[in-house]
Amino acid sequence: MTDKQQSLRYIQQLEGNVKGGTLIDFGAGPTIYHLLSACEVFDNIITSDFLEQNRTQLKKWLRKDSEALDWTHVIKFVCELEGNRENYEKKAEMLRSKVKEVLQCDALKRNPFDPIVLQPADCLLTCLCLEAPCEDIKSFCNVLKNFKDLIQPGGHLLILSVLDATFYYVGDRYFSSMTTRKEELEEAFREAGYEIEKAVYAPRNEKSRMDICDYKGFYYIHARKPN
Ligand SMILES: C[S@@+](CC[C@H](N)C(=O)[O-])C[C@H]1O[C@@H](n2cnc3c(N)ncnc32)[C@H](O)[C@@H]1O
Repeated sequence: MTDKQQSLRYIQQLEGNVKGGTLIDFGAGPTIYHLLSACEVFDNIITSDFLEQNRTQLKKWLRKDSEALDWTHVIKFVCELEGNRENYEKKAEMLRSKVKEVLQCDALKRNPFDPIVLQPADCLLTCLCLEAPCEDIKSFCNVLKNFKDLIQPGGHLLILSVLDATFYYVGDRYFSSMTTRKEELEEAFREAGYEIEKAVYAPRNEKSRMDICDYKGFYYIHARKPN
């Protein structure tokens, strides 16, 4: 299994442990891969990103625009993980029907959806995002604290991201990355006031493209806001 396939498997496992009315997806970029299992267990999904061009891509996929990114191979793979490969078109339709909004978000704002005030959701999911805006573990912890107003008491926070990265490229654009260290990560969740349900760490297996992104591993954390 490739690292990407393994991430999809971990996301499917994490999302298999939660369900509810509303899921907030934070910092989706132009992508939907992380919502393919979630759409089976949540009634409504609010997705979001900081950049307008990413939100535009998301909206293109939602309205089946001919210029939308093609996620077919990823949808087929997730259906296969779920034991239902032949139903990949239904899965895409289900996800489209569950996504109710595509909002702008900014992790560094006290209310990341300002000026919109969202009802607290059953779950907040964020993948490969917080290392972009956060400078260090202190600002990461601060974002986790601000997320608490977006999550109901007893609700879930699911975070998938990378460990020990310092940079990544998108095309020829260089972005710096917060260097998330395993040793300080769980403490940041606890300091922000969450209970950790599950923490999984996995090494990076494919080292061939270290020039594009130098992360060394992945983390998958399922935490809960206390009741
Ligand atoms: C490495 S990309 C990951 C995108 C996507 N979640 C994925 O898994 O491929 C980092 C994302 O963080 C977003 N981002 C950058 N600054 C942000 C901020 N202040 N608040 C929220 N998201 C931000 C970017 O727009 C981008 O979509």
